[in-house]
Amino acid sequence: MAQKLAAGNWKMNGTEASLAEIDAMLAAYPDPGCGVLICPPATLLERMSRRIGRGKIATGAQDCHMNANGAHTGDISAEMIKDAGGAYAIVGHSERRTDHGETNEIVNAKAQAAIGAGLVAVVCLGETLEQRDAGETLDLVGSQLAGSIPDGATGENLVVAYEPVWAIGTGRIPTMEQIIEVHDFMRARLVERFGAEIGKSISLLYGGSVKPSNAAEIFAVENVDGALVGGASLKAADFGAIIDALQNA
Ligand SMILES: O=C[C@H](O)COP(=O)(O)O
Repeated sequence: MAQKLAAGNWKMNGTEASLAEIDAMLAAYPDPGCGVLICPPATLLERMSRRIGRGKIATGAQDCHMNANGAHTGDISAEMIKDAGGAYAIVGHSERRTDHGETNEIVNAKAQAAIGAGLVAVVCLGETLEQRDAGETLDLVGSQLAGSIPDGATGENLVVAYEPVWAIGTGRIPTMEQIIEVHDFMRARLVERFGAEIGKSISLLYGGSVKPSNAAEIFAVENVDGALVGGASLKAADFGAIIDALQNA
């Protein structure tokens, strides 16, 4: 059985003042009935992790380098993320794939590095609007799944986030039928590759314009185990409403 997870990706947003949102979250959800994760920018990871302390909300990074250390100016390694208190690393977000030219091979190596350091890798994938319109969604998702997820993945060290690129930050979401189709497909592919026990234990998140107003409908989908939330994770009230929807799903 996959864990339910509400994950927030703050992207390139947040300074010291934003940590007040964490205080509000901790006060409202001292013992959430689902997994809760926040991935702030790297500059805030250690501060946020310390603020949360031994609370039940996890922190993570938005990327990690594939190497453990070395001459990689501007990058951070999985070990550094762990050292800063993070437990997860998002890898292969479409903004990284587009802005930094990350291929499935690179994402796979980053996921391996994260898992090797004891982090949970949140591997992101999803089609562009052109690919959807061309009827290529399942082929694309299938090849991203096969190429980006390393061997040895389990429900303990891997989360998969399906994020249609055209739904990110746009206010548009796929129809429930489209979400069902892709999530059922991902579940079947994971079961095929890793076996039923592991394949069914890997959390499958939907991401792309998730808000308090649409969360409950999305979480009612059988193979949706939670969400990767961008904009609506920045404010405790909005993210809290999404956590509520997931707890009640
Ligand atoms: O990582 C989060 C996703 O890119 C979704 O972002 P969004 O909720 O702002 O659409």
